[in-house]
Amino acid sequence: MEVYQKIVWQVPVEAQDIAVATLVELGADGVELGLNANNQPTVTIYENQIEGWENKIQTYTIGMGILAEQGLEINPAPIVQERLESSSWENEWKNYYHAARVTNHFTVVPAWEDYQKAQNQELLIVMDPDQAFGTGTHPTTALMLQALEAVVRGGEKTIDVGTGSGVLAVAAKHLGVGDLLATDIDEAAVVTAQANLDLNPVAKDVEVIASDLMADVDPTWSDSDLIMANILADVITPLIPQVYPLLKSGGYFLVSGIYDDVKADVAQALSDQGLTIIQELNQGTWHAFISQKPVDNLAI
Ligand SMILES: C[S@@+](CC[C@H](N)C(=O)[O-])C[C@H]1O[C@@H](n2cnc3c(N)ncnc32)[C@H](O)[C@@H]1O
Repeated sequence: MEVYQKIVWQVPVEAQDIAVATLVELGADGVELGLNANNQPTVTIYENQIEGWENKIQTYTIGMGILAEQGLEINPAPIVQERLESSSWENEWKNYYHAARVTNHFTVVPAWEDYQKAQNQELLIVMDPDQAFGTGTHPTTALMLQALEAVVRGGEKTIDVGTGSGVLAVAAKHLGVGDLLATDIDEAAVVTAQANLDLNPVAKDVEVIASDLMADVDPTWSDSDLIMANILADVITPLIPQVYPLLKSGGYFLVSGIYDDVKADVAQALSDQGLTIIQELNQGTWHAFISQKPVDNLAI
């Protein structure tokens, strides 16, 4: 039986994005936004109680303390810290995760919910995110789903870097991309993604591998039409030069997970590599870019 620590901080709505970004950057998986019994906004994480968990929780608390020092109204001391066994963790998770229409086309549906489509054209992504990031409802995922809706025309050879729960891979297949490779540095995410792909018949032919950025991506995946990555900026930056040679001329590189303060740096890194930003998408303080490799001008 696995044991988790549930840790809850009280965080005002206007500071939630930065709190989530900070916790994810410090290593938290699956940050949950919610309300406490007094209807005050909260941020919750679940930390697997394995070796080193106490240090990790201390690191998160220090991170929240730094945000408080910067003037955000965050109490760095958690308002709840409790031990959960895996069965109670699963029930906690299911209590707050319900079907959600995240874009015009996509509704993310928990695997345990019996959901009826409201309209025929609604595309369902069935997910049991377990501990992997990607319930579909986080703004960074929603922005990437919108970017996919904007660029996919059908048949694209596609790579999903940092697939997490596999949510974007399922969405891309719904929109009609061709061969798709999904990767993640985290072996547990690879297992979760595979299980979720199996829940969505449209994504049954997606290949999932463990890889740090493009390190273990087979060269057969060069000449890709579309590469997407919803990862924090400090991971996107080293990814850009690895993506470029794998992209076909005219191919798209979609990036999300970009917080306000690093937006200009990521834009600069894309353009330094020779990628053209053709569209920017925003949700609150989160940003995504649709960038494109220039089309070769063939000499006649
Ligand atoms: C923000 S989550 C995105 C999950 C999902 N694609 C989504 O959009 O909801 C980022 C994912 O990238 C993975 N990741 C982080 N660093 C990575 C790296 N160097 N190479 C590959 N994946 C990485 C994490 O394990 C995590 O699953």
